[in-house]
Amino acid sequence: MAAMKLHGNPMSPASMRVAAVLYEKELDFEFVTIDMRNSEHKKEPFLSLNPFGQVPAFEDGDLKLFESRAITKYIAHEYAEKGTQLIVTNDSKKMAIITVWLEVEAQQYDQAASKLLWELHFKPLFGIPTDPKAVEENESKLSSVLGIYEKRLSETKYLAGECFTLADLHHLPTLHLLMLTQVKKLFEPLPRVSAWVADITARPAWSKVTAMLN
Ligand SMILES: N[C@@H](CCC(=O)N[C@@H](CS)C(=O)NCC(=O)O)C(=O)O
Repeated sequence: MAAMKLHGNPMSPASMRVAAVLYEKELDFEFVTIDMRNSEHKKEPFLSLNPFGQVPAFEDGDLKLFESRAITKYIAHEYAEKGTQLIVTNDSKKMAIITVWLEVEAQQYDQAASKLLWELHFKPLFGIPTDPKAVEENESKLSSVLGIYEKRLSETKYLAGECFTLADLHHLPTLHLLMLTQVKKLFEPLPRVSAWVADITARPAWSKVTAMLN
């Protein structure tokens, strides 16, 4: 039995964020599917893993964690020597740059990306009507963020420098799903952003995650 357990759902971008790190780090883990249609995430035993009733949750031996970005940071540090290097452990300045872009993903990009996914991906799946005003507002917000990414990616190959890091990886689940919606049109006029999306979504570890989605 694998020492690590990821409790999540393949439909959940936050669960897929953690799976992407586990595959990049070539770690053996058990994926425990939480049946969200039957609200398994709102009941025990899941609530003992995350009292907020959201997937994912994660166990590594005695350690129990929730919040996808806290889980990925733990894995990247604890298993720094395994698989792809996603952080920098011996240079505070380089790590600070990665942290800047980790924060940008969470505080700027994801604010608009997750709302657009709710409106354009999840609401149609659940048969809920889309709110065109929310789409318009968040497309405009995302466009501004992507304009800043375009400039950044003309200076460096990846967000935090010349190497793929956890900061790039954190975007993968939402980028992948946004590309299946009308939001794809916001990326088309941006050559650097488009090349970055093509590069990071082509990673073998990400293919393993999309295989779980299918
Ligand atoms: N900030 C959390 C967000 C987790 C989250 O939003 N999970 C969604 C699925 S991606 C969920 O469980 N939604 C059900 C709910 O909120 O009731 C994380 O990154 O882990």
